[in-house]
Amino acid sequence: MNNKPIIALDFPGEHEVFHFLQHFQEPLFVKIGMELYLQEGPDIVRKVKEQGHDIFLDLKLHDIPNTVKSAMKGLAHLGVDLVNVHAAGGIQMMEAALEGLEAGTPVGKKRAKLIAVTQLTSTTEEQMKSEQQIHLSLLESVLHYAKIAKQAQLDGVVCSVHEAKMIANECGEEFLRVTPGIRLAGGDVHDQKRIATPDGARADGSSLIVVGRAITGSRDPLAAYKEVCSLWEGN
Ligand SMILES: O=c1ccn([C@@H]2O[C@H](COP(=O)(O)O)[C@@H](O)[C@H]2O)c(=O)[nH]1
Repeated sequence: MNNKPIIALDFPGEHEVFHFLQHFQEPLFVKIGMELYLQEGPDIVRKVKEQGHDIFLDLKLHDIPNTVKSAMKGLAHLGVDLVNVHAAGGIQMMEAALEGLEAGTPVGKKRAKLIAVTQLTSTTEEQMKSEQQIHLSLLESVLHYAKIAKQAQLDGVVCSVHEAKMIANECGEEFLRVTPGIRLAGGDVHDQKRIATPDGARADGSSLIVVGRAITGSRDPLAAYKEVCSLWEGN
């Protein structure tokens, strides 16, 4: 798994994905989420992988432990690099996810890293308090989810850049902080609430950044990607 910015391939289908990928002549780190996976199924993972890209399969599983375990066992055969669940599913569910992933990973192959979503980057503290009835600060809630993910032996979490440093302090530098909600300065925020720039993410302790519309919605995706890379790498 490389540490390039992860490009979110949030497209309706295979045609749009391969049209987009034509802009790039190098191996990338890409994210396949619900929108694409639910239209194209596991074949899209195999086809993108054939082009040599690292893959984050972002399906955010959240169900009873037995169901998540079986689903992870099936996903393990796809040979992706990173997969995830919702930490709100609980410790038992996260442990079951890990068991399934380990059981399904073919002998001799590296198991995908497993991370847990804490609070979505589209959520504000006010929303969390009123809609989820969690009476902590957003930072405390994210930190709590990170700690139970660590207790379940997961490899890290999805959080916003704003919580990344605190998680590294509490859970250790090697515990991954994968941060979506990345925007170029002055760019459209869309539905995201807890955002940061790629250089802000580097300074504030992200392990990996996820960038979708700032690149996929650009008139020049390659130029936008290069700008994100150079800010992220600090060049
Ligand atoms: O908390 C989360 C978890 C996942 N995402 C996903 O990341 C990308 C972000 O796309 P942008 O276009 O850069 O906003 C998207 O696929 C989300 O499903 C997230 O944003 N926040």
